[in-house]
Amino acid sequence: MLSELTANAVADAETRRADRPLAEVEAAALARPAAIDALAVLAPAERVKVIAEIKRSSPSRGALASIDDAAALARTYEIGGASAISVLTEGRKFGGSLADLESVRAAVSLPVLRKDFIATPYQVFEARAAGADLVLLIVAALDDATLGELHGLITQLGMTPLVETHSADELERAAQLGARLIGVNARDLTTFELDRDLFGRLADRFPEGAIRVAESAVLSAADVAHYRAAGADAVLVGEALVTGDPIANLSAFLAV
Ligand SMILES: O=C(O)c1ccccc1NCC(=O)[C@H](O)[C@H](O)COP(=O)(O)O
Repeated sequence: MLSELTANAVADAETRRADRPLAEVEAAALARPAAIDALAVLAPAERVKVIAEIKRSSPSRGALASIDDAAALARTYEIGGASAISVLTEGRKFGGSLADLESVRAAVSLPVLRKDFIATPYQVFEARAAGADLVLLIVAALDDATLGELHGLITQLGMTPLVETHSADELERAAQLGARLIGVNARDLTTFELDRDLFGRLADRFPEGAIRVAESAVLSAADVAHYRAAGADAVLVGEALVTGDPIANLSAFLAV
């Protein structure tokens, strides 16, 4: 499933590229004001931080929420105390778009993550052109050479790579890369199984100084407390926020 999602995302980017060549997207990326320093915003603190996701649907759960106005939801997240906004820009399975990312960027002053299946420099330039401050890199989807190239490009453009892992080997690859913001996704992106204990099992393998993000499977404050007790600096939450009351849920999560 992950390789299919990645191949589709790359194919869709190539289709967009036919209308908007690389040089044009690169110029738009370079014309953007500087990205927000997400490492500073997500740095370890006394309280856990929340990266709040705009998520309409997903391969594992199908339709989750009808979100007509991504910018309005992002503003609600900001008011509720989120530290960053994750915008799923994949269209086929998640119902997202780069237009969502652009509208969210214009609506909030928080760092904004492009959450997608990124495998080419074109997609990275698209992210910056749309105003992203962070870009997701999924270690399982990329070979080391591509991972290194994209990590370098994201950093060069002033953005922060969020390097996502799901095993000790992948965490080691993230460490070798020099990643400073690393996620452990509780969701196996091939089987969709959720393992809330995976973060805790991998927590002492994070490189010194890296910011630790626990991704997925937060449905309650108890789940946030579970991740926090295992050493998470931040949690990335989608479903619970788009299906429940975002303000009440953020308030409960941030009180952990
Ligand atoms: O959510 C899915 O079904 C999914 C399937 C395949 C690849 C990625 C997928 N989701 C992306 C994410 O990692 C989550 O949207 C994110 O971590 C939030 O998860 P949750 O809070 O469990 O909605």
